[in-house]
Amino acid sequence: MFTLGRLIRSTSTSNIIAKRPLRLQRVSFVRPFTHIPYSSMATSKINKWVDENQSHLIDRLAKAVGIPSVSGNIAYIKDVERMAEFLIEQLTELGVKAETRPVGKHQLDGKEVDLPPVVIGHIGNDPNKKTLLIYGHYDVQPALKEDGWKFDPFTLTVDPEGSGKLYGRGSTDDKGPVLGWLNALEAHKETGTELPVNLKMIFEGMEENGSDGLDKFIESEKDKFFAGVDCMCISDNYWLDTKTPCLTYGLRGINYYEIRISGPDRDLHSGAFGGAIHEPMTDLISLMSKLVSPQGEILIPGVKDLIAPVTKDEQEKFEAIHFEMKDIHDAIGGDVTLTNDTVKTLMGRMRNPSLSLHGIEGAFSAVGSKTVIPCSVKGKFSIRLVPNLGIKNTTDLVIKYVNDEFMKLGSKNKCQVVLTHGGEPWITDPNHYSFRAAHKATETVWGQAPDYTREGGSIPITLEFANILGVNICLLPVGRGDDGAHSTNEKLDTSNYIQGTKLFAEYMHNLAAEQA
Ligand SMILES: NCC(=O)N[C@@H](Cc1c[nH]cn1)C(=O)O
Ligand SMILES: [Zn+2]
Ligand SMILES: [Zn+2]
Repeated sequence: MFTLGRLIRSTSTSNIIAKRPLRLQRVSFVRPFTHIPYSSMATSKINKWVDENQSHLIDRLAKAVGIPSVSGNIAYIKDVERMAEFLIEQLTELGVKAETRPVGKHQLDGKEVDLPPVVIGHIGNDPNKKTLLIYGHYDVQPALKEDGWKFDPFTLTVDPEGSGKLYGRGSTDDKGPVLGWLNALEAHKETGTELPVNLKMIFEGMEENGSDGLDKFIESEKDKFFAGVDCMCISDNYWLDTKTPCLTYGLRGINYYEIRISGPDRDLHSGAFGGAIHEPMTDLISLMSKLVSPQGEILIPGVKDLIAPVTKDEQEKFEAIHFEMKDIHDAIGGDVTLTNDTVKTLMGRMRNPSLSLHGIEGAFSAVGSKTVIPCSVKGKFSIRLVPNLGIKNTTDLVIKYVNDEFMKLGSKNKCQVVLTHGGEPWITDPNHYSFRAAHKATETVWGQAPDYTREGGSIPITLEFANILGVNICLLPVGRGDDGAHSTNEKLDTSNYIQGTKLFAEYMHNLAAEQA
């Protein structure tokens, strides 16, 4: 474990980091489970049902994608609530005891509003069975047709060219995988197959914005709702390529920052005032250009020195991954990789930190030639964190560097650096019975052994689950590396959605059969 804790979102404009105290990982309580033999009869009935009911399952995904549950934007607040209600309805129909729970309030557009509720549910309470906890999120990233989508992002669209791609925001991140679990439950119900495990589930509506409130909820429910959980499975990441399934045992963390520069108290005419004042955008662009080089090198002194050295074992694990440069070129739609070395590329994505510039709030960005001097701007960037590069030590370096560089500009504007949210990196032990169950399920469903990967993206709450509940977490992705999560034209292939549903069913049956 490389954890110290997780940032609690800073809503103030100070640079103070609120951090959870260090907690040692609890050792799971070992229970003598009745050995439940694996039944391929059960899963073949389930697989048949899944194959025969594909259009019904796709229709479920279409309903979910049709709800634009964009978190962190006041305009979509009702849709996020509607999505939680949709899940409750679906789960209840499947025999799950499901409810929404509040997780607190937050500031949105200057207003205090409820955070999206968590959806929790459980089915089965047999002391002779293992208890599996699954997590997913029902919120999505923003999407507008004019960003470059081929189809309306909130209408699930089957590729008219017949590729089987299901386009829509949330199709792969994370509505498809979440519904995969519901599909697997329905397949059990409809085929009269007993669930091989007790299942607990938690779906949140704030993952794309820092999972506010969820850590407190987990802490407060650890001996109530989460009592008795043996292991956990999360499906919220992707294969590396388009053909090799994988199991994931690590995630990069993330620190998200804003550099806020303010000057005059109103926007100004650049003809009238240009040449007479310190312009906030000029300061900001200067600062943002000093964060990362075009070769991807993080320019903040001290950051590189913190990265844990690569071990021989790690190097070998990266060399064993099936990956060609073509995979990433296809996934990004171009040949703009920093290197053509596969291992360096994989390490760049998964085990090294990266700094990305995301955007500037307050800057003029519409069509036309507005000659404005914006009075205040916020530059947004994030750093993906890796072992030894934590929320706090990274933020100390960032704040010092940006403030020092700002001083060098000799500007009379005001500058503030704010960490808006952060999550620590996470790595787990893939030599666990849950990974064994997922490995076998992958071989059965996909006909090949999975690669073992670390994910470049972040699911910051993973570390909280691991620390608070003291359970192993297996990341079991459904979608492919070219799904375009967070991008335009996000999609999930029909085969991944359907096989993913079978994978979850198979995994649960294998889990029941594995010796703990
Ligand atoms: N599928 C996981 C995912 O997309 N996670 C986000 C989490 C995040 C953090 N801040 C904003 N989003 C990611 O970007 O990795
Ligand atoms: Zn996600
Ligand atoms: Zn996401």
